[in-house]
Amino acid sequence: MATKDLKDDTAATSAGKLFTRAEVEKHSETSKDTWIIIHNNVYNVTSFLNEHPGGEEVLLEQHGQDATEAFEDIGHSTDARQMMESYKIGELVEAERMEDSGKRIRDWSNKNEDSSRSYANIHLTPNAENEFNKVAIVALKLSADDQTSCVSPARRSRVMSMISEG
Ligand code: HEM
Repeated sequence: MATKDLKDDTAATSAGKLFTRAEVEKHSETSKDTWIIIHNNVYNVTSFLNEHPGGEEVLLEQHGQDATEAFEDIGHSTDARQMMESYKIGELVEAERMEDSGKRIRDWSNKNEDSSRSYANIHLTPNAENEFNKVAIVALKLSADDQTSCVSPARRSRVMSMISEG
């Protein structure tokens, strides 16, 4: 029975099993579970698909793959990172881990505010960052009525509320 298989699977791996990338991919091909790799950890997000604020499509697209880059490109919050823990079923075998894993985790608290920052491994000088912010704000304004925008209405209104109209 499918439900029983899913439960058995999760139980067998919750202790922190080691997987190869090929095993994660194969499992995704042969079962209905959605397993994804993020920062060398393996997650079974099957039960999270309906609840994901970013929608199930983006997770299904990463089915069996390494979604580290996509995950970081979105700029997930600390809450999202804590939430992930409950879906973790194991880790990649040591030989297949990515060396730079974790380096791109950003500190959203701004505790260690620096004069320059990195986004997606691109280093921005303070001047470049100012220009970048202006472009981002214009893009947000232009996308306000665009249904195909990749910026969610919630995030857009959060950002817009921080900008005074000029
Ligand atoms: C276990 C893995 C994941 C968890 C727990 C998770 C959780 C969340 C949460 C809580 C949010 C709301 C915004 C925030 O708090 O950051 C979110 C938004 C989002 N997530 Fe994920 N996520 C996961 C994986 C992914 C992956 C792999 C992708 C891309 C392939 C993705 C794409 C998105 C998108 C597009 C949004 C909407 C961003 C926005 O509205 O600005 N997520 N996710």
